Amino acid sequence: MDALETHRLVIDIPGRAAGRPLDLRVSPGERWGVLGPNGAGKTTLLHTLAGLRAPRAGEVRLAGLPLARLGRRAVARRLGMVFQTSHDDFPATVLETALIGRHPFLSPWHQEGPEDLALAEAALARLDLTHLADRELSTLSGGERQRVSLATVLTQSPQTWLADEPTNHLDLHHQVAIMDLLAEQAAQGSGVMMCLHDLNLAARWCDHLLLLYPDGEACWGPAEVMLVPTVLERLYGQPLTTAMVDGAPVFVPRR
Ligand SMILES: Nc1ncnc2c1ncn2[C@@H]1O[C@H](COP(=O)(O)OP(=O)(O)OP(=O)(O)O)[C@@H](O)[C@H]1O
Repeated sequence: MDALETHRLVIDIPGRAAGRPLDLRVSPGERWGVLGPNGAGKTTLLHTLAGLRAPRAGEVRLAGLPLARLGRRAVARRLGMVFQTSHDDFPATVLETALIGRHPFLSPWHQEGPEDLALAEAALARLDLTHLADRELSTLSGGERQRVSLATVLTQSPQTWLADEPTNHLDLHHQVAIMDLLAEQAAQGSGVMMCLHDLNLAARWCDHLLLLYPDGEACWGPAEVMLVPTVLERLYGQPLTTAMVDGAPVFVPRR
C-alpha cells in the first residue's frame, strides 16, 4: 500500500516566506483534512503533492519514491486528483469524461475495453449520475459537474486521493454522500487528503488535520488534537461558538 510523504516540503507561493517545512505522512486508510483561510496555500499544496507544481524546497514521495523518479504515468496510476475547477473545455459526455480515469492504465493507441466501461459505469452509478451518462458536460449544473469529477477519480480508483474542496457546489445530501465515499475509499486502503472550508465536515469525517496559515506557518496531527476552538479562531480570524452534537464538535461562526 502506498503512503504519500513530504520531506521538509516548502510549497512555492511567490513573495511568501518559507514558513514551516511540511513533514507529512498520509498513510493508507487515513483521512486528512487541509484547513486554512482563502489564499493560505491549500490548492498549491495539493498541486505540489500531485507533482503538478514544483516545490520551493523539499520533496514529495509516493510509495517511498520521489515523484520525479516515479514518472507521470506511474503517478497517475496511483494518485488521483479532484480539482477545484473542472478542466472540461473540450466537448465530452459524462461517460466519456469518467473513462478518462482509465487512461493511465491503457497502453498507447488502445481504446477502453468492456472492463474499463464497467468501472466507469459503476462510478457513475455510485455518484448518482447514471441518468446523465450521455449528457454533454457543458449542460450540467455545478453540483453535477462536481460529481463527474469525483466519478472520474473513482473510475481511476487510485491508492491516494487528493480532493480540492470535494463538496463544492453540492447540496447537503450529496455533501454527506461524497464524504462517505471518501471515507469508504480510505476504509478500503486509500490515503485521502482533502481541502475543506467546512469545519463541521472536517470534524466529522477527517481523522487527521493540517492547518495552513497565510504566512506559511502550519501545524498538523490527529483531528481530536487539532480541533481546538481557540486554534481554529486564530486560523480564520473568526470567533466561533462550539457545541458537541452526536459525539463530534460543531463550530458556528459568532456574529
Ligand atoms: N502563479 C502564481 N503567481 C502568484 N501568486 C500565486 C500563484 N499561484 C497562487 N498564487 C497565490 O498563492 C496563494 C495561495 O493560493 P491557493 O490557491 O493555494 O490558496 P487556497 O488556500 O487554496 O485558497 P482558497 O481557499 O481561496 O481556494 C494565493 O495568495 C494566490 O494568489
